Amino acid sequence: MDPRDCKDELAEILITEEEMQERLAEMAQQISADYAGKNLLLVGVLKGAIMVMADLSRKIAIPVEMDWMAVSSYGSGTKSSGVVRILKDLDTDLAGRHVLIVEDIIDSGLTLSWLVRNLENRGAASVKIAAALRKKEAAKVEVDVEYLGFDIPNDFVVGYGLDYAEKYRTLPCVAKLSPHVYEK
Ligand SMILES: O=P(O)(O)OC[C@H]1O[C@H](OP(=O)(O)OP(=O)(O)O)[C@H](O)[C@@H]1O
Ligand code: HPA
Ligand SMILES: [Mg+2]
Repeated sequence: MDPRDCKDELAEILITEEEMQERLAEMAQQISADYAGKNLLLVGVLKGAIMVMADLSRKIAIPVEMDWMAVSSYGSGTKSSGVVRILKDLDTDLAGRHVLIVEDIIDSGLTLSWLVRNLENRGAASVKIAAALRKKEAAKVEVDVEYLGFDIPNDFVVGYGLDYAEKYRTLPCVAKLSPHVYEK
């Protein structure tokens, strides 16, 4: 979807498609160097992480495996409920595995702090995070992120996998949603 096709619903483009792809290439280069010789498992968090998983994984120069989890704390609203539910679990046994969680956004941090602990408790050799976006001012818990795309302001954003009521995920950029869209 081209951002021009829904420009009345977007307040501002924060990260263009080009900026995102360039930053992901840098992150992938670092990941390739850091995990060289290791058997890396990328764990994507559905559904928001689909775009960053697709783009980041293809820029990583070493062989990787991929698995998916679905956890949800937002439902269809714009605020985290704070309650994390597993909607779909991994197929992979994590014992001894080097795991890199791939996420679209760290907002309150509640989802990832819960997920890191959950995966560590399954006996992974290491559990680290790669996230495209982080809202630093929204943190309710601190999350250590090893590979970060961009820090963004504390506004509700859409695009690049991020939705509002399941819409806008296919925008290639990250944009601030106009409040009139969710206040009506
Ligand atoms: O740091 P937090 O405040 O916990 O927020 C981050 C999480 O919220 C979003 O998922 P959501 O629950 O909206 O599911 P979705 O990816 O299917 O849209 C996003 O994709 C992250 O997983
Ligand atoms: O800003 C956001 N936009 C969409 N989904 C989200 N999930 C957490 N934060 C956000
Ligand atoms: Mg969502």
